[in-house]
Amino acid sequence: MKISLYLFPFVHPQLQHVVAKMTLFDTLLFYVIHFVDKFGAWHRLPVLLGMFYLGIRRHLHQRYNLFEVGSGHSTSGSATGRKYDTEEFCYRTADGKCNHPGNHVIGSQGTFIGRNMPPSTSDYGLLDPHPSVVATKLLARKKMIDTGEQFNMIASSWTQFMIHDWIDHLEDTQQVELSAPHEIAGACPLKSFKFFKSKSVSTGEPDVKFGFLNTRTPWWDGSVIYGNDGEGMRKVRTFKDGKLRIGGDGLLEHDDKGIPISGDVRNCWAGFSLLQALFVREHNVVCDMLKEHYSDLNDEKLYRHARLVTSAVTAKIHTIDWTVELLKTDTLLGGMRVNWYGLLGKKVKDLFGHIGVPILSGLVGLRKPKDHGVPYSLTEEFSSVYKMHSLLPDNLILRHISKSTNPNYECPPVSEEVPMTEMAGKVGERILSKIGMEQMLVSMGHQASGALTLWNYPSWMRNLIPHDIDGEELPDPVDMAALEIYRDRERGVARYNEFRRNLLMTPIGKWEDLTDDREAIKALREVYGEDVEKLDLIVGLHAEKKIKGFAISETALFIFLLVASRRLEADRFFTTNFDPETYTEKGLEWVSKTENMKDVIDRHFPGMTAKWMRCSSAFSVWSAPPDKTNYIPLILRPAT
Ligand code: HEM
Repeated sequence: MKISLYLFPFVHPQLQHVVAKMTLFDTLLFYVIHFVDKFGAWHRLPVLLGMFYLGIRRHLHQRYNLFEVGSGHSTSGSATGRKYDTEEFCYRTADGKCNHPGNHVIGSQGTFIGRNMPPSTSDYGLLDPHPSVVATKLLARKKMIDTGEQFNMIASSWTQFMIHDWIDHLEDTQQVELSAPHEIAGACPLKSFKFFKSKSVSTGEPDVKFGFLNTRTPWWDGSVIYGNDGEGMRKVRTFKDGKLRIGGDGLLEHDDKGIPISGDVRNCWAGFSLLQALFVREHNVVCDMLKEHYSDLNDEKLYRHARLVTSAVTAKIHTIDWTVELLKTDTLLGGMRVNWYGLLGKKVKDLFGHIGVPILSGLVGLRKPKDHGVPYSLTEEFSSVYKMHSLLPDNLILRHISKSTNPNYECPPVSEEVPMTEMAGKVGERILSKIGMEQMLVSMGHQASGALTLWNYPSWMRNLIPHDIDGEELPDPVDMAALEIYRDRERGVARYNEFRRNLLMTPIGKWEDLTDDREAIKALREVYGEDVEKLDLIVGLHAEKKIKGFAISETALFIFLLVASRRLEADRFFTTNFDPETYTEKGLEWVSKTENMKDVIDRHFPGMTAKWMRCSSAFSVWSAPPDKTNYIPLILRPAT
């Protein structure tokens, strides 16, 4: 046993094997967070101390929770990547190639999805307990539970908008059929359903023997609107003045089959396609602005610069607006702003640029990208914690927005409720074009999203027709709640307790450690008996008692903490090349001036938020009162 374990014998016994791998210095750091965790206290600490705790955690996760998958395989960057001229490729390529400075393949479409921990070592089978039983007894919505004023439908659509920028598992051609056991079949909308297996690729490695491929580019490169390869990119471009195709009504154009023309059209619905259209418009106005200032730029150059700028705008909104609303505490507000601007804040960064120290000037603008020795990719665990379908309601509530003025803010009245099933796919596109973008945005702004808690998984998703990557309906409906349980097990994602141990978190010993809710404990016992090790990840994340202000679990947060920073610091275009030569002077100014989603909405719909939005962030329910403004220390306060 290592000396450090003698020094700290009171580390939780189930975490000692993790600590045994650490250096003495990291063991000391681990001890600090473990001590704080024992009292469940980090989120109650003063802001700077809370951020210090998260900083230690992030460091430890960077050291012990990044695993490359398939390093020797023919699709991996490590095996086939070559050096290239970074100056020649000073733009985001169509398929994500040529971003890593020394390896042209890393992070491109079709590469392996990485891991934050080894594949699960548990012996439980794929059907233990049966996914349909778990879905029916623990996930299925009984009655819609919403997030109150915290998170609205723009925020939940934004989540999907980001996922479709980052990650999607390649599927096999082989189908699996899942039939609900007799005792539960009557309560399942689908007694049996078929779906394609995830395509498992042998890595030839002893530790991580198999892996899965990402059909999207994992960089924060806006592929959700620009496409994931050359063909996708050509479809969306006009090849004039750098612009992307957009319909005359400001919504996405459609092909002959009624499928929207955009970067990613899989499993789309009207709220998601609305955000695609909004950011296509953003791209196009960036092109106008660039053309006005740099008249010598041709179509290709305008496209490249505008893509960089628009992608950076989405990354910034996600970092300092969306995440802050999702994790509504002073500590996370401070932490996310530090990720972008650093402790010295926006004004200092605008004046002096990046001073070379990430904690002081943020991750964006670092001189060199940093991947902590593991080639960049997104991860299986990241995809699992981002499966937040409980955010979706049963109906979309449409509002009247006919009033010409609204000086003292009055909530727009409800006009009708449309089932979410009708808002999906081609039908949803038709409804959206009737409603129009303005009414849809105001309506989504006023509707709370569902809460990430047990018994809140949308019933309509338990009988869902999925779409393929071309936006075409697949023949077989699926029970998404049961499928999600199956997917984690199929991909070797650790179950809840193993997941926590691997994330240096204290595992639960009994159901009461997870939740105080007696009804939940009873149902958990019914499904898993007393075996807490069996608990599926997604069920644990939904059942976990939430920190005040958090819409997600603390367990999910620690994956976010690691991956959110990595998306910025591993990307050449947010670090070395976040500069005027690559973005243009005016392009960087555009990113700097855009602080949040409200700014983008105001740009395209002047007066909309002044008239219809009472709250501070476009991601919280628009009728909510504004936030107090002075609740964080001066050094971290947003610039006014
Ligand atoms: C109407 C809206 C939506 C529909 C119809 C939909 C449908 C689907 C379907 C069919 C899958 C593939 C399931 C499988 O075969 O494994 C999927 C995957 C996924 N969805 Fe959604 N979804 C919607 C909204 C959202 C939202 C709001 C989120 C929020 C985070 C989300 C996150 C994800 C994630 C993370 C995956 C896994 C992607 C991967 O790694 O392969 N989806 N969704």
